[in-house]
Amino acid sequence: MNHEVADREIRGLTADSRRVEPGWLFAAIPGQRADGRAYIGEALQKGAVAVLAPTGTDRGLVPPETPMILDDNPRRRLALSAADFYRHQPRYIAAVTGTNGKTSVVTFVRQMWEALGQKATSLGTLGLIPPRPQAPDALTTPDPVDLMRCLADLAENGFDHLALEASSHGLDQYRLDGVRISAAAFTNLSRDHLDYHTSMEAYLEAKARLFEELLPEGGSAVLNADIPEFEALRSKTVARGLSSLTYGRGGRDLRLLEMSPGGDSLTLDLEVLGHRHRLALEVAGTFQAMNALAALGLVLAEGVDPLKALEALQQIRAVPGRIESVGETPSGGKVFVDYAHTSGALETVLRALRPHTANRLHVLFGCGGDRDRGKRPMMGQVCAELADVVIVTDDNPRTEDPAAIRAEILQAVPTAREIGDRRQAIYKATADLQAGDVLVIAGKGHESGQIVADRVLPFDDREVARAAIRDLAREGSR
Ligand SMILES: CC(=O)N[C@H]1[C@@H](OP(=O)(O)OP(=O)(O)OC[C@H]2O[C@@H](n3ccc(=O)[nH]c3=O)[C@H](O)[C@@H]2O)O[C@H](CO)[C@@H](O)[C@@H]1O[C@H](C)C(=O)N[C@@H](C)C(=O)N[C@H](CCC(=O)O)C(=O)O
Ligand SMILES: Nc1ncnc2c1ncn2[C@@H]1O[C@H](COP(=O)(O)OP(=O)(O)OP(=O)(O)O)[C@@H](O)[C@H]1O
Ligand SMILES: N[C@H](CCC[C@H](N)C(=O)O)C(=O)O
Ligand SMILES: [Mg+2]
Repeated sequence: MNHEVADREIRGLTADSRRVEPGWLFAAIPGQRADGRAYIGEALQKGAVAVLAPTGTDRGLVPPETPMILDDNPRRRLALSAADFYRHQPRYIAAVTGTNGKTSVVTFVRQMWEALGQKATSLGTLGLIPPRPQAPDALTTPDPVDLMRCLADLAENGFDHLALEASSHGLDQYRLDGVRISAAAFTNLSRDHLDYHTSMEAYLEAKARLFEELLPEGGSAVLNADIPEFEALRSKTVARGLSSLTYGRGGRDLRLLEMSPGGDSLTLDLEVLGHRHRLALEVAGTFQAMNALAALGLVLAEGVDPLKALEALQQIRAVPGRIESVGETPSGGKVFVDYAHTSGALETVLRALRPHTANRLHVLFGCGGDRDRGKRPMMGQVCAELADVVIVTDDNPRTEDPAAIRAEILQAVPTAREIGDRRQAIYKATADLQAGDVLVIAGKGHESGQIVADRVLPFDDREVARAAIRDLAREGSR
């Protein structure tokens, strides 16, 4: 695929000098850790034939015969150039933002489309599903060039439906500009990532870009009517003349009337576009009702017949690592793994599990290093209030001192037990369970590694918990 940039044909583009190939455009972008302009020389040496840089960059960094494109917003320009370069995208793209629930919603949307017979994919924290060789790296919302390459690959292979997670970092860094979005949903807002966004207002503003700037005219917004940010988001979409579907207990289009949780299921009474329906969903966790409604809204936004959409909704299944049941100890304690890594998510998951807890509710968690520090005591506080037994352990300490992270949590929950080694903590927590107890191992969900310094050590909460339960059963039978 070739493309003209500033009268010069380019064969590819990247913002990473290490990935430049002959004939490519190099986008020199100042970032948080490095300034891409320091790598212009390296990129030219590797054969870059054009350079994109912020307005004001010294023209002398690039030889006079090499085109240099200056832009006030080079990240956005890169994303738009990548969209132009790769051209093809799935015909119907649904994007989801919000602090919690994005992965669940995109998974449900994909499952619904599959049930409706569409060739569909989802892309986000769990990667690209179903996987393809062109899948981008590990970020929830990938780098724009990787993203556009992936979109073209999907479109060229007949995947015309895509559900995509729009993270606040991704929105703030313009990774999604140039994606042709048909419908966008907002799940909820609670504290996270304030190390990056610095205030809740800036965090919401980054998320609101999806509705204010990225969703084009004719697009549909799917909005949670039960959250404090609803009116502000709704007035932004009204001001732009976008159509909207609202969901939740206060939803106008998709109204949740009643909800009765079973062990691994949910029964919902809904009013969908004015008609009442009762549905049984095979997913656990009352919060998944709201995620299911957001998914229903995104599917309906395309004009799918509501009865067919509701039938498809009944086909959704549990999302890996989100209230995933991993077993029961010989003493009769139930164990779940969940990805809650914010105070809002911990609150939701603990409240969701309480009705299923005949005896004590236990929670085991830690907080990620090199991430929002302010959320640590808040997570401790929520567990102090809503759980009966709390174990504080490590969760991806990255470059920070793990004991210092634990201390920041423990200050809000001094009665918690501190066991740094996550495997030991899981073994201890499962061994302590009695009949009627429930344990939630929170924070890592589907993750398969523990990041310590710059190493990723293999670690999967679900495998460790199953092994711990197996060992207890073996000890018991001796
Ligand atoms: C804070 C953040 O989001 N950083 C992302 C951002 O980095 P940056 O622009 O600040 O880059 P930088 O490292 O300062 O470098 C500046 C520029 O120099 C270039 N460079 C650098 C070195 C070199 O040798 N040559 C070179 O050209 C870099 O490619 C970059 O263009 O752009 C990079 C390229 O796309 C990302 O890899 C990087 O993600 C880092 C690794 C990261 O951890 N991001 C997380 C926080 C993130 O984005 N998470 C969200 C949210 C998840 C959630 O909601 O839970 C996600 O979408 O995954
Ligand atoms: N609608 C919701 N409201 C509150 N909490 C939720 C909701 N949905 C999910 N959660 C909680 O948040 C956790 C993460 O859910 P999920 O992975 O779907 O969200 P996410 O927005 O993709 O998260 P991330 O930003 O880390 O990728 C779940 O394990 C659960 O504890
Ligand atoms: N995408 C989120 C996931 C956090 C999961 C938790 N295990 C942690 O490492 O904090 C982040 O990078 O902030
Ligand atoms: Mg996610």
